[in-house]
Amino acid sequence: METLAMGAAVAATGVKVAAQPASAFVGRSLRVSRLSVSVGVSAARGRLVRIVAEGSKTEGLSRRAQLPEDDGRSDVQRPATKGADRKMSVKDLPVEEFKGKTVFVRADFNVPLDDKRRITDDTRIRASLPTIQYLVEAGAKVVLASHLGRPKKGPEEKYSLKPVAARLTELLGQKVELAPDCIGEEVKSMKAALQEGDVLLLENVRFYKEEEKNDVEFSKKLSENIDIFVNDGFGTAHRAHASTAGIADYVSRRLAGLLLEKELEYLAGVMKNPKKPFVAIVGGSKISSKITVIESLMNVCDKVILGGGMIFTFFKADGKSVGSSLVEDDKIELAKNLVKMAKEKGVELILPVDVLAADKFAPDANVQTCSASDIPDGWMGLDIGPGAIKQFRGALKGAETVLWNGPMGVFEFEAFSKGTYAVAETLAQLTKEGAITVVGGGDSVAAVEKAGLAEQMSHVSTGGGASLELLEGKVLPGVAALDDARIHAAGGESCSDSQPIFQFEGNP
Ligand SMILES: Nc1ncnc2c1ncn2[C@@H]1O[C@H](COP(=O)(O)OP(=O)(O)O)[C@@H](O)[C@H]1O
Ligand SMILES: O=C(OP(=O)(O)O)[C@H](O)COP(=O)(O)O
Repeated sequence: METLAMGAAVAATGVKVAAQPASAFVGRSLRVSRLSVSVGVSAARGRLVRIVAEGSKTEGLSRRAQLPEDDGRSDVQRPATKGADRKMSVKDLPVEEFKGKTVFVRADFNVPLDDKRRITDDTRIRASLPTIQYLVEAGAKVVLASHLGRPKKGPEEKYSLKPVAARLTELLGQKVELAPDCIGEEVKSMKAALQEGDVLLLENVRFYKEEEKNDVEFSKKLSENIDIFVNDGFGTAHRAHASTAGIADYVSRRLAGLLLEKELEYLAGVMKNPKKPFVAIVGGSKISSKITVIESLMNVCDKVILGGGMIFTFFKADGKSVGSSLVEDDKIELAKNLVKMAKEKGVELILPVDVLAADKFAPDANVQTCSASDIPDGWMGLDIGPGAIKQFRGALKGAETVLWNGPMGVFEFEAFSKGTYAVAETLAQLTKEGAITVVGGGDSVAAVEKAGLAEQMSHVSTGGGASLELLEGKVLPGVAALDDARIHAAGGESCSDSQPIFQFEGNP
């Protein structure tokens, strides 16, 4: 039977189309208002159903859409993009449509740099190449955008994407010019001067505070001279920023890049039905963005292991002395609640029994092993201790699925790298034993690469926070902003389903 599955959307209006044959809609106009629309297409394969969408969140954009032909890839092959959730990827658009178009590609080139600003791990840059090469070969004019670090004071040389432009030039085998800015007249002219197959890298979008505020005017400026938006920055897809989401309102198409698509497919597949026992390991230094995920992790995981800079807020919450270790005081109450919640839920929330403490934040610091409850004043915990390494190995024994984000210590300094490498080795062993092991995050991946163990993980993800938020079941804003594969235009305009506002028109 041919049916259009408009589930929730239809339920909300009371317009019953779910049971209508698809043929009933052929040639008809549909208008749906203020709804989230899910349209199944496989049963209506080969048929065109025109949907006129009005009053969308994008003022002034006329949005005509047609259901595409089934692309032949089954939902089983594409678990993350199953059914109506599937977003249009660059491969879903006929390749000729890119020719001569200026395509804005949001990548995540937030790569680790050493003190001489040399890239220490280029995984994220290499991971972006398939999309860039695809667009270059299709004859697009490629405009790349990214952030690097968290600049707070406008443009700063240390956050410039200059090293990334140089690395891209080497890897692509063609000149990738770095624009002096990401918006403005000069950048506009540089975009206009691009030839088919050229690649231009914009300077760090976070040099403007408007980027993180998802400012409308800034989004419009980013979209100047741009035809198509491609989001390939999985690592930043959990941010609702101007270059990851806002810009989508001012272009004619919004597509997933090949990396974003691949990450979503893999991670949603794993997370949907994780083999148990499922263990999450969370470390690193982005405490405020990641501590909030722990509650959700406890709903799906059997154990949550904490390491890195994350632990001292928990220790302080428990009344322990943490010296000058990294602590976020405004998260102490949350940490207390999480410990309580873990007990109530019967989930093991595992904190290290000991840490390596340093007398300064430096590779040549004096080091001592301290019990977790006893870090002296003036000393800071920079790695988990030898007791914790054994403890974590024990906790991981028998795990069938492991998701790891955030190094266990300041692995960039050899003296504080043992905890991180020990976890990487344990995961490599678990992979050999048949477990699914996923490592995500710029620095976590750098650590696993440095240890020479990346190949021994089931999946190395370019996103840490993004993969954790996917695991929470959240819709990532950088994904929500993209066109739904099931509703896209054949003729130059399309509709995003991030806040679709449709209304049925006519009577089928
Ligand atoms: N105990 C600690 N104190 C301070 N920084 C830490 C500590 N443990 C780990 N880090 C730092 O955390 C950083 C990575 O954190 P984060 O960005 O959250 O991870 P990822 O990039 O893998 O998502 C690393 O640069 C590491 O030096
Ligand atoms: O490195 C990143 O995230 P990750 O450390 O969670 O992998 C992304 O580039 C996002 O950076 P942000 O956390 O400063 O928004």
